[in-house]
Amino acid sequence: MKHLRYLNKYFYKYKWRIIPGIFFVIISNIFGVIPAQVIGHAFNLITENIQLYSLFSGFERKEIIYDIFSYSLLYFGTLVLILYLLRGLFLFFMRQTIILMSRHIEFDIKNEIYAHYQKLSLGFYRRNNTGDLMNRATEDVNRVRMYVGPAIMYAINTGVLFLLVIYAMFSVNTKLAIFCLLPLPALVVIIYFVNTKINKKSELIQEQLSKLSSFVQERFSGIRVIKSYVREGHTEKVFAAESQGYKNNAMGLVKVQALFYPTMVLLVGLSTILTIYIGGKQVINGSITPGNIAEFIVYVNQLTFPVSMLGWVTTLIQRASASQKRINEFLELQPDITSEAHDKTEISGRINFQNVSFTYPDTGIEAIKNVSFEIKEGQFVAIIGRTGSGKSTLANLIMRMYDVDKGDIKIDGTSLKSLNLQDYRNHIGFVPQEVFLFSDTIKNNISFGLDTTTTEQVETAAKNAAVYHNIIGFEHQFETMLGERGITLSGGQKQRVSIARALIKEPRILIFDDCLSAVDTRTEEEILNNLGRLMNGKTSILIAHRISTIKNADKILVLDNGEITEQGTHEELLLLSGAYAEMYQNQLLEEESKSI
Ligand SMILES: Nc1ncnc2c1ncn2[C@@H]1O[C@H](COP(=O)(O)OP(=O)(O)OP(=O)(O)O)[C@@H](O)[C@H]1O
Repeated sequence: MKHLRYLNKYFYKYKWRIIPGIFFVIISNIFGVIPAQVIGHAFNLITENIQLYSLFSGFERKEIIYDIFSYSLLYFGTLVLILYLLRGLFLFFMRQTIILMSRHIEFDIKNEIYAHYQKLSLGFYRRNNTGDLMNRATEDVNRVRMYVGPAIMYAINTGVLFLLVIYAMFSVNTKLAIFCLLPLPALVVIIYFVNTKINKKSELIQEQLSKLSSFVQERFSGIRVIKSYVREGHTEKVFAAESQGYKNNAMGLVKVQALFYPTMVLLVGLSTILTIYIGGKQVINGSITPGNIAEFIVYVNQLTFPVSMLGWVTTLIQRASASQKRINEFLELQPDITSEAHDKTEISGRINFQNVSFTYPDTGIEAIKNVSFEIKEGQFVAIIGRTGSGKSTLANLIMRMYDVDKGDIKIDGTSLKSLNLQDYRNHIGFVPQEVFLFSDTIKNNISFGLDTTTTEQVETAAKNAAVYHNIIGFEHQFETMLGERGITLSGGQKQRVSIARALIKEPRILIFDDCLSAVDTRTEEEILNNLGRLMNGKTSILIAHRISTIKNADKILVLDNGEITEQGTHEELLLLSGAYAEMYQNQLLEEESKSI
């Protein structure tokens, strides 16, 4: 329960919804209890008037008594109807305030979680899987909403109704009230136990369902692999086995539910029989009127629904508490990467690595070891090295996706940690190794990094990334949808759209992380020529595997196992006859063997 305390700030924020809400609950219940008393009076009227009517049999007055009798009945009937209408009206207000408040709180929590997630660093996303992140922002928030809305509403409603009904019952007759309420505790206990069982089964079903949907989602995403390996039959069998588990649990739930409702009806019936039996005896000895029995029966029936809700409300609160605990776990996480500076940062693009070491905290892999180098403003620097040598890690460190463990990275002579991070990243154009495009139009994907763009800007960026001709070849050109709802671009086209997205920003520092691998050499040359023109005077860092891509760089850094083993221009490195020269020779041989 202590986890739910986090929500008190929202109750405070929406106090002008919850306070009137409680007021409407009380009023609606008063209008729910009064009709029982009216029915009691009406019942008494009937019994008394029937006796009177038979007394006047054969007299002229009989007609008058009949008229008075029917008018009174009509009056009571209309009164009950009006009272129930008023009850309905206040029930409407109750839901309009409390349930509406729960929707406002749900909206606020979702936004709070989303905003917080975005502040957390890349390491957080590596440690937690996307499904879990999504669940906490959707399923868990929904469970919390069930607490701030229905659970609170029904709890207050049950409490108020109980007080009013018990007060009304005891003011009529103590003995009858006690007998009438006798089966209710049993009802509460049974409902609680059955509800716990239903809950456990529902949780199991829910788990099975998410397993099933993850299975289906993964298999359909990988349908190409399934078809090419002819594993449709096998996949079908696995699916059927998973579905069987779901079916068994669902059938178990139906059994428990089937037992639940008859038990409830039985106990309510027992209460009614006790009311009639004990009440009948009281009527015979004159302590109550027959109308009181009718009144009590209405009370018993009125209590049934709220009592059955009690068990449900308890589970809602338990579930919400567990969900809020999960939500709080992430909300309490502080971002590893923070930036205190708020002033505007102008970047000229000088980058200095001073004895930088970095170990990935989650795997303990030391990816960068005591690395020092300098990139001057406007230089074109290339990073080359074997796979896993730490090239992408260097790019991540330059963008401050992670903080270094040892040493320092300086931008224009200022430590990266003391720069305004958002502003600094705004000056960087980054093209990742694994291209990610949103399910949106090509135009929106290219202009992603800017708030407003003109068609001309988008087209120029596409031309500079050498993808313009491909795009205008599509039926809807720049409005072509990408992703699941749209067309699938080739690997090289995706890379170039991603390059255009970085170029449109006109960044001070451009980082290409091996993003020309799927592009043919002629197109690569075209892009590199455009880069030379666009990035003139600005810093560009190119991570590549092909020496042909980078041989014109002002400086080439050769990485091996997290360390810089060689650095210099292409010619300087060839003269060293080291790893770079060997790589060059190998690639030349490869080229030659291809051309034969
Ligand atoms: N997010 C991560 N968490 C933990 N370890 C990582 C992470 N990313 C990379 N590593 C590890 O750090 C080392 C360097 O990886 P990095 O991606 O920087 O190499 P790379 O030179 O870019 O390789 P490639 O050319 O294949 O892209 C590798 O051993 C890798 O397993």
